[in-house]
Amino acid sequence: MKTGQKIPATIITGFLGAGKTTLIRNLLQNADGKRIALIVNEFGDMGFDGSLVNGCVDPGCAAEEVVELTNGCICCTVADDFLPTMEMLLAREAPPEHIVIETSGLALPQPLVRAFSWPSVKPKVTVDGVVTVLDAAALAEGRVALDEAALEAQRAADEALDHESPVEELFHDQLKCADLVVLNKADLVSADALAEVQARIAKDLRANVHIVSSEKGSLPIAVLLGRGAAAEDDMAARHEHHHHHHDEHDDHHEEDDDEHHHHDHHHHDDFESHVMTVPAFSSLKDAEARVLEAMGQKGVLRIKGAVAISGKAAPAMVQAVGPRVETWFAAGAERAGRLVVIGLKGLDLDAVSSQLGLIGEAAE
Ligand SMILES: Nc1nc2c(ncn2[C@@H]2O[C@H](COP(=O)(O)OP(=O)(O)OP(=O)(O)O)[C@@H](O)[C@H]2O)c(=O)[nH]1
Repeated sequence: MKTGQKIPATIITGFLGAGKTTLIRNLLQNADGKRIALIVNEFGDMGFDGSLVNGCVDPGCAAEEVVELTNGCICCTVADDFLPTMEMLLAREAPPEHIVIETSGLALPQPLVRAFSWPSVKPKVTVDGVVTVLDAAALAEGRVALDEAALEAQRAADEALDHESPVEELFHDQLKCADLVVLNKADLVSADALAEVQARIAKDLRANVHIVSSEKGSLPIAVLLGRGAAAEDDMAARHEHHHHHHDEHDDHHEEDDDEHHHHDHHHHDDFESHVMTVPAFSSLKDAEARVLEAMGQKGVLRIKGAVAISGKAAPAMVQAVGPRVETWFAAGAERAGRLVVIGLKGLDLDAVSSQLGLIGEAAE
C-alpha cells in the first residue's frame, strides 16, 4: 500500500434476491486487472452465495480473495469477525486495491460503515461508497422484495436481528445510507413503471445520490467503484431507524431515540487485535492445543489465520472462537504463519505469544 493512501471499500447492500451477487459477479468479471478482495457477509447455514465463493476459479474473475464472514449481524460481531478479516487483508504483502463487501440481505449498512472508524482500520481504509441494490420488479408491485416471505424467513432465522422493526424501516435505512442506488431487474418492468419507482425512491435519498437502472447488475466498474464518498465521516446524515440492542454495550443508550447519536453506540476502545507471526507447528493437533491454550488467556476472544505445519506443503487454517478451535488444510492459501489475535483491550499479549511461539521451534 502506498503511504497516505487509503484502500477504498465498496459496500453492496440490498434485500434478499435484489441482485447483489449478480452485480458483484459482473463487477469482478470486468475489473480490468484491479486486485479486488471480496468479503461476503452471509447467514452461515443458509449459504446463498456459496456458488460464487467457490466459483472463483473462473479465469475472468478478479477476486483475489473471497472471505466469508460467518455471523449474520455485522453490528454484533464486528470485533471478532469483521475487523480481524479486514486486518488480515491489510496485513498482506500486496493488499487489495479495492475491497468489496456484500452484506447479507438484512444487514444494514450503517453499522458496517461505522466499523470503518475503528482505530485499526480508519487510517488504512475508507468507505468509497455504499451501493444499494433494489429489485425494480418487486418495487413496481409495491413490495420491497419479490419474495417477502423468504425475506421474513431470513429474518426469523437470524437471532441477532431485532424482529420488531418493520421491513420498510430496514428498507429506508438502506436508502438513507446509499451513495448510489441501483434499480436492478429493469428488464422486468415497463419504462413507465421504472420511472415511477425511481421517483418514489428519490424522495428517500440524501442529496446528490444517483439512481441508475440495470439488468443483471451490469454496470461499468467506473460507476460502481471510485466514488470517494468517505461514508464513515458522514454518518450523521445517514440516519437509521433500525438499531440493535446489545446487552453489554447498551446501558447508556437504552432509551435514546435520537438516531443521530447512534454513531457513539459502540465502545470501540474496548477491543484490540494483533497480527502475529508464528513458527510452524509440529502437527494439526499441536496447533489446536496451543491455540486453545492461548484462547484460555483472559480477554482473548478470537484467533484466526493460516499456519504452517512441519512436513506439510499446504498451510493449515485456524479458526478459534471461545472453547472451539478448528483447523483444516487449505491448499493454495498464502502466507502461512500469521494469526490474528483479537480480544479485550489489555489482554496479555506476551502470554499469548509465548504460548503460540513455543510451538514449532524444532520445525523451522
Ligand atoms: N430478470 C432479471 N433477473 C435478475 C436480474 N438480476 C438478478 N436477477 C436474478 O435474481 C435472482 C437473485 O439474484 P442474486 O444476485 O442472487 O440476488 P442477491 O441480492 O445476491 O440475493 P441474496 O444473496 O440471496 O441476498 C437470481 O436468480 C438472478 O439471476 C435482472 O436484472 N433481471
